[in-house]
This record gives sequence, C-alpha cells and structure tokens, in this order.
Amino acid sequence: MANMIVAAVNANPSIVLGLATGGTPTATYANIVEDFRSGKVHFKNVTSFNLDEYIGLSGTHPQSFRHFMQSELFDHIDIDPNNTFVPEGGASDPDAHAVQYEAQIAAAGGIDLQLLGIGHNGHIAFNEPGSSPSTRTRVVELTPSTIEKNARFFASVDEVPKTAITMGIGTILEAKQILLLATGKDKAEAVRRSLKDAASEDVPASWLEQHPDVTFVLDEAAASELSA
Ligand SMILES: N[C@@H]1[C@@H](O)[C@H](O)[C@@H](COP(=O)(O)O)O[C@@H]1O
Repeated sequence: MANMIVAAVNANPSIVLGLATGGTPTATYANIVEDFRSGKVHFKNVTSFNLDEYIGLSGTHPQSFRHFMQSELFDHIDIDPNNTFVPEGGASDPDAHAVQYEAQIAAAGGIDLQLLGIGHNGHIAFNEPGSSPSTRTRVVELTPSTIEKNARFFASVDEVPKTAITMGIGTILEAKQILLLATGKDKAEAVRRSLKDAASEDVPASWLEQHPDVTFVLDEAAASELSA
C-alpha cells in the first residue's frame, strides 16, 4: 500500500491525497515515513484531506484523528502543515464546518487518491449502515458497535465520542482512485459483503462497486471469505 501511494506521489508531486486513520494504516504510514527519510519521496506540494474526526475532540486530544495523523505521518515528512486538512472536532458549528470542508476539497481540485480502511460492519470513514451514495461531508451519529470497537483506543467506552464529522459516500466516490486496505479475520465478512453483495446502504463499502477505479489491498485473513 505504501509503495502504491509513494509511486502516485512521485508521478504527481502536487497530488491531493485522501487519508484514513485507525489501526490498519499505521504500518502504511510508517513505511511512507521510511521512504521519505531515505529520499524516495517528497511531500512539499502534496495536499491531504482526512476522512473524518470525532466531534468534541480538539486536534491536540491524543485520540483525535488530527493527533493521530501528526504523530503517525505529518510530523515526520515535509508536507506543508497548511495543506493538511482534517475535519475540526472542536468546530463551534460542526454542520457549517462540514459544508466548508466540502468546499475546501473542491477548491483543491478534488481528491486524486483516496486511502480507506473498513469497519467490521462495512462502514467507510464514519458512514455507518444506512448511508446512501449521495451523502456528503456531514455530522453523523456512531453506532453502538463502532463505539465499542473504537473503545480500544480510549481509557473506557464512555470516553468515545458519540458523533463525528465524516466525508460522505458521495464525497468518497468522487475521488479519482480509491485504495481500501483491510487486514485480519475480523474484516473478512465486511470485505466479502462489500465485494459480493449488491450495493446497498446495509454495507456502506458496497457502494465502492459503483466506482471505476477501486483496489482492495487485503491480507489472507481479510480475503478468507472471498473464495467460497
Ligand atoms: N472512522 C474509522 C475508519 O476510517 C476506519 O477505517 C475504521 C476501521 O478501523 P481499524 O483500522 O482500526 O480497524 O474505523 C474507524 O471508525
């Protein structure tokens, strides 16, 4: 995955990247940092937009996605901090901020390459089951199961925010190219349903079937339900 991203940046040094958080892409970011340190890639003219952020967590909160991006990637490469966008969890008017975020993506010319993970229930970004392909960046409520899964990053489940700002499915589908990374048995069912079921709101990642240039990058465990 890191090699694909580095190749894309080298092919277009002013690329607009869409970036994801979560446990899955940490190794990808570590490999990108290594490639930067060995001079294989530069990010001076790159712009990035992250998928989502918890509402109520400021960018300095250790569990905020802004903090994750700084510590896993941005602080270690030469990207211009002014060109790194993550929805602001501390925005005073999150609905207005979501609209503004869409405008910022459009002003940057749209996303060239979008990196995605996948939730165990098939969510992408924080588009939970029930999300339609026309959804845009907006405020959403997290499902109890997502809150429970993400509690592993917090001291207790009560500390996990119940709402978030997320790019919509429609926003994601406008990216020119999409890479979805999934690892582990826990993701096998979501991966199978995304690729094999008819596209529907039940499995938000299944809407990716409608995109012309999507690559799923899977380990064997995540791919284990595909052969049946
Ligand atoms: N909003 C994020 C998603 O962008 C991420 O893809 C997913 C899976 O996370 P993980 O990689 O930790 O399994 O859950 C989170 O809730």
